[in-house]
Amino acid sequence: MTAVTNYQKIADLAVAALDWEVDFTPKPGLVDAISNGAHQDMDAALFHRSAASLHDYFVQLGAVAEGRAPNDLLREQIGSLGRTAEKRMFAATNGVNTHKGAIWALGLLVTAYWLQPAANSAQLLAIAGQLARIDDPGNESVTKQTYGQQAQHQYGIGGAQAEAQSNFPHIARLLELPLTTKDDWLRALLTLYATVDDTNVIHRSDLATLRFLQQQAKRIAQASEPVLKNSEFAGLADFTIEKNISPGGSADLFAATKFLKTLPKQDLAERSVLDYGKITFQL
Ligand SMILES: CC(C)(COP(=O)(O)OP(=O)(O)OC[C@H]1O[C@@H](n2cnc3c(N)ncnc32)[C@H](O[C@H]2O[C@H](COP(=O)(O)OP(=O)(O)OP(=O)(O)O)[C@@H](O)[C@H]2O)[C@@H]1O)[C@@H](O)C(=O)NCCC(=O)NCCS
Ligand SMILES: Nc1ncnc2[nH]cnc12
Repeated sequence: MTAVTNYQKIADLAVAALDWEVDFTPKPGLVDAISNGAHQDMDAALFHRSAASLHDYFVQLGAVAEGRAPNDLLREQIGSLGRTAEKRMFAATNGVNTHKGAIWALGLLVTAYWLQPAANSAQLLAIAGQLARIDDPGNESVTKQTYGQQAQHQYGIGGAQAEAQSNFPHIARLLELPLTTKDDWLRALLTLYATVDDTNVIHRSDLATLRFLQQQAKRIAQASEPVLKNSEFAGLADFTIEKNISPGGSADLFAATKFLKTLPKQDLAERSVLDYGKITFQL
């Protein structure tokens, strides 16, 4: 049995990735350290409170998953933990949806880590996908229509659930990019804007607006000049405000990518908690 402190250390990494994501600046349309993007009901402090409220959830996932196989019972248990985490998040934010997508994506990845702590990132994405493909008996979207389901019915777009069930292809793609400098991470974020069919953008606007955002983001991501020197970048932020759109799904996948990049590669279970210093990320 692994010491509980290791569950806490992985939970620290998950929460730190969420904190890093909200502080990463600039993120057109999203909340960051200096702008609330296209949001009237959220700011960075709210996101930090929300992230802190999820720490216990990530610890509990470790405790329930360690050493097990991805089977029906485990899927039911983590689904139940995920729904409890959503309730805690809504309590911490007075009912604002800050991290529903992160509870889903990071929850699956933390679980995958504890099933196979020595797995590499690609293997963790595959294990998370395997878990996501198992039916969750408590999934309320069977009875209550979510924005993701609306997008599915209206446009045939899969959203958060399909992303996980297909082994998080957008995260896999980012992991092939250099992710060292601030410009690398900005390009990675824009690559997500350019390729993710974000159901948050769709429900606040329509498919044509999502496609336009994607095209603009792709042009900037593929240009040779640094993103912050690209004159079209400011226009992207203006567009998100004008259309009141927020790529929240991209934000979650961005945080999940950071989490994978910061996981100890292997043998965490054998290492002392003292091996890990205070966790802070440079932007
Ligand atoms: C199975 C679930 C994923 C539910 O699936 P469903 O397809 O029904 O998804 P939704 O409930 O519609 O969306 C879930 C959140 O996923 C993010 N997201 C959206 N598109 C994508 C995508 N293409 N890929 C990945 N992720 C995506 C998104 O979350 C982010 O945006 C939120 C903020 O949005 P915003 O528009 O500002 O606010 P809203 O209140 O939603 O709208 P307004 O009315 O204010 O405009 C923020 O939360 C970000 O995180 C979607 O919100 C799954 O959710 C599920 O079953 N959950 C319960 C069990 C569980 O968690 N299990 C996990 C155990 S490991
Ligand atoms: N920084 C952010 N701004 C808005 N929605 C988000 N969902 C997750 N992170 C977000």
